[in-house]
Amino acid sequence: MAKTQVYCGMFVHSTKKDYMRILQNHAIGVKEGKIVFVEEMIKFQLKANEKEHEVIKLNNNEFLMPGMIDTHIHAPQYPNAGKGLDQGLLEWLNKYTFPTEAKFKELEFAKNTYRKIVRRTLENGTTTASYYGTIHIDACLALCDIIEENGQRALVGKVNMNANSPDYYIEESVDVSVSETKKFVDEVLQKKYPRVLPIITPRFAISCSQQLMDALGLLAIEKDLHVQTHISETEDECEMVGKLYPECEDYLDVYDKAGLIRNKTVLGHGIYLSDKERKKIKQKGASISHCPNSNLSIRSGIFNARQCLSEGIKVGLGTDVSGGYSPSMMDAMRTAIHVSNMLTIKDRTHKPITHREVFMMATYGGSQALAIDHLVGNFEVGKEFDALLVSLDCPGSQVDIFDDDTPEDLVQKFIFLGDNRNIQKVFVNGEDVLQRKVPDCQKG
Ligand SMILES: O=c1[nH]c(=O)c2nc[nH]c2[nH]1
Ligand SMILES: [Zn+2]
Repeated sequence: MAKTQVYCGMFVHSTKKDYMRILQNHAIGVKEGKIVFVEEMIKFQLKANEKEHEVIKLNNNEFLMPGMIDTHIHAPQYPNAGKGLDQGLLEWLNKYTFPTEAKFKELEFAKNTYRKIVRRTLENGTTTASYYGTIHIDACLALCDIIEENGQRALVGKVNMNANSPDYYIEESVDVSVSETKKFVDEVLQKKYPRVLPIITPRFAISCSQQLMDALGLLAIEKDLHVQTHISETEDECEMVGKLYPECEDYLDVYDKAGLIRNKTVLGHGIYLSDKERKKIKQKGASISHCPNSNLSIRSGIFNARQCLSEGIKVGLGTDVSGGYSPSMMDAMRTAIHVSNMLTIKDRTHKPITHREVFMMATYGGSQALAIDHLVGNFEVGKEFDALLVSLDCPGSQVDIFDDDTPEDLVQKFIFLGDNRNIQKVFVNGEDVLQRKVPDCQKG
């Protein structure tokens, strides 16, 4: 019988009560991918037994944290990461994004790109991602296979768009868009991937007709599926949505009328939401994916994370590659703090979010935002062990430790100064997935 792996040392995670809880001299037992106990080391030592337990001791400059959860990322936009940031959203979509996404008609190109982004996010500690694909069903199915092959956990969406889109990148009709989506969802569910699920992905209200959104809302309800889309990212976009849907009360109402606002719905951005819209989001149990790098890079606006958190809305973080140039959730954490600091600079009564809140949003908050907090997000007994082994004194580390650094200082330094080199192991369901032998993505 396989032994229980027991990690002994320092752990940091978020709980319902604490954005950041640090457990020193503790032991976490992992059996068949799941957390079977979390207890003080002295307590574990009383029952420790060589036949049953494989003990893994962390050193003083190491800790374990939950794997990070990217609640909003466009896998096909990865070739553009770090370029083409000179336009605002609507121009940026037309000039750079749609031409790139249209290339995913070519399956080999799609596979090579998807291998790169899945590997890159995993190396940066993203154990779960909510991916947008393209309108191409074969490429989206290939993305699911590649995620599974690499051992990541994910939601994958075939993008729907049938309006206000270029001729070379648009779905022919509502019927085609819906039937392709059903086919995609059914194929993904039939494959019974242990950790990959489909997510309904109307791109945003500008590129979908009401009829299409109605059909997708029905499908989501019928099959109890997750939903992701964009909302209130820029002022131009909000103005256009107002003109396209004059009969709706506001932007959220466009989606809500279609049945798309559920407790499994994650809304990207939400910078310009009204008090009324935020209230409804909270009431419906939907969530917001805050994508700070993207919001600054394409100059969309400044999201008020403090306000949403204090209102009790579920908020996760997203890289939003490639509006966001970085695929790293560490970058998302740091940038979220800076965005919040900007609000404080403008209004000194604003209380900025700290390393504690961004840590929560990158882990437990992300799991809540994606409605997978019963499975992952923190180190509760019964959850799957998705975790990162962080070392601050590994070769190449950019973090220096001093005698008076507290345990929380170590975590804070990792958030601000750390990078992928400090992420020594990436566990998904208990397995160090960076060790998997997969096709070399650099050859693509
Ligand atoms: O940041 C964004 N990226 C996109 O690809 C997109 N599409 C609609 N709205 C969007 N916003
Ligand atoms: Zn996006």
